[in-house]
Amino acid sequence: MPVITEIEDLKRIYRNRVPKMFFDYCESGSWTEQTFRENSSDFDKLYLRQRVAMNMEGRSTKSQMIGQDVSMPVALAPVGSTGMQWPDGEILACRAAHAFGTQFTLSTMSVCSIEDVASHVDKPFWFQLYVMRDWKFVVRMIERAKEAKCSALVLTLDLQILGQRHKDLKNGLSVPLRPTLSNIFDLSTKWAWGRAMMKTPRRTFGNIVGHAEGVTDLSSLSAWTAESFDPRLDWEKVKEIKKLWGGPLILKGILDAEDARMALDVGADAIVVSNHGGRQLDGALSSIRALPSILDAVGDKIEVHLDSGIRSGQDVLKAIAMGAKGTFIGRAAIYGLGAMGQQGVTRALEVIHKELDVSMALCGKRNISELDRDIMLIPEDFAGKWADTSSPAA
Ligand SMILES: Cc1cc2nc3c(=O)[nH]c(=O)nc-3n(C[C@H](O)[C@H](O)[C@H](O)COP(=O)(O)O)c2cc1C
Ligand SMILES: O=C(O)C(=O)c1ccccc1
Repeated sequence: MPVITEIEDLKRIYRNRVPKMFFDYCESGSWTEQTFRENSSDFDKLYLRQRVAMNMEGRSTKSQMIGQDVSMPVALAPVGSTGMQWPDGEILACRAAHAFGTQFTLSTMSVCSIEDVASHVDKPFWFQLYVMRDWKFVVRMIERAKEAKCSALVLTLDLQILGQRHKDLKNGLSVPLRPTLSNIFDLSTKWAWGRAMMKTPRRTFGNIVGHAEGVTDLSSLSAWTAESFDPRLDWEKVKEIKKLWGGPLILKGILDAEDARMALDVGADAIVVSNHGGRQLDGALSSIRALPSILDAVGDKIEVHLDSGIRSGQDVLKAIAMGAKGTFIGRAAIYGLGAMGQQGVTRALEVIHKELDVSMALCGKRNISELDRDIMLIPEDFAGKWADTSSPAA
């Protein structure tokens, strides 16, 4: 059993274990990957304030996200095709999150269907919805989320069209996996993965089969997304979805103060400041840089969460200190899952928890609720300004 002390360890094992095209699919940002890189490197521009002799005994990372208790303010972000990285990946990741005392978000684009996951876990999870052209599918999916007793709906707004990821196109990523020349070779070198996957043959997208056309014959993810996702999504539809759902609603993919105000107007319970892990608009601000202006606009009226770029407990600490109520991890959990299944997701959460706890202590804080901007040095130019408006960009 390898010694795992940081998320990077899980990433290395994951990379060696899965076919290249699946690693690339997870790791890629769009186009030049500027936003993908800055999601992480912008965290490094924030400095933490070391304090001493502040009595660090009796610490807790417990918090709440949308009023639900969490053992630390880190939930699992929705990740499409998770079950492609490890058989039953969605079920295992959900179990790991629940056992750790935090939340799991099931993607619309998951391999295991919502019913599958619900019947294999014993606590409610969150469901992430994509808005398809087929409105009947959307309505039915919301009903299924209710039937599965999901405790929040996470509506993703930043992917009605796919940001281009060069590697996926070059690797010929198609779902279900078709043996292109490059991955025949790769698969043969990763026989362990192939064997594991064969033990649990599953359909590609468990939620969608039978509800959308063409899903079993994808030429490419982007072509299929363009065909199936609704480009006419607007705030009226968001309102309709809120009404149909009737439960806690989280709007994901907000990166601008104006959109945050719209989210507030439609009555969402929370927003996730996110650029989809740098997979959509390349050249967009990193999430951590976009966060301050969004907090200024709506921070006292709606719960604000953040994802994109979190690879450590220090990153979580900085996001919370900046003012986010909670965070989500996407890739960090998938590295763990792809490396070691459920155990790997648990390990990812443990690593981040320990980093968060120790760093909090070294900042002289004992509770999540005590964290604020006073523990950080924020460079003056961290907050920029959009050229054509008076509102701050960050
Ligand atoms: C492989 C992969 C698939 C994703 N699929 C979805 C998805 O189906 N739905 C969604 O709302 N977000 C999806 N996301 C975005 C994540 O929910 C999250 O916003 C992002 O991963 C956060 O960045 P991080 O990976 O740096 O933590 C996906 C991200 C990755 C890496
Ligand atoms: O890859 C993604 O980021 C994503 O959200 C997605 C979109 C369409 C199908 C599967 C996943």
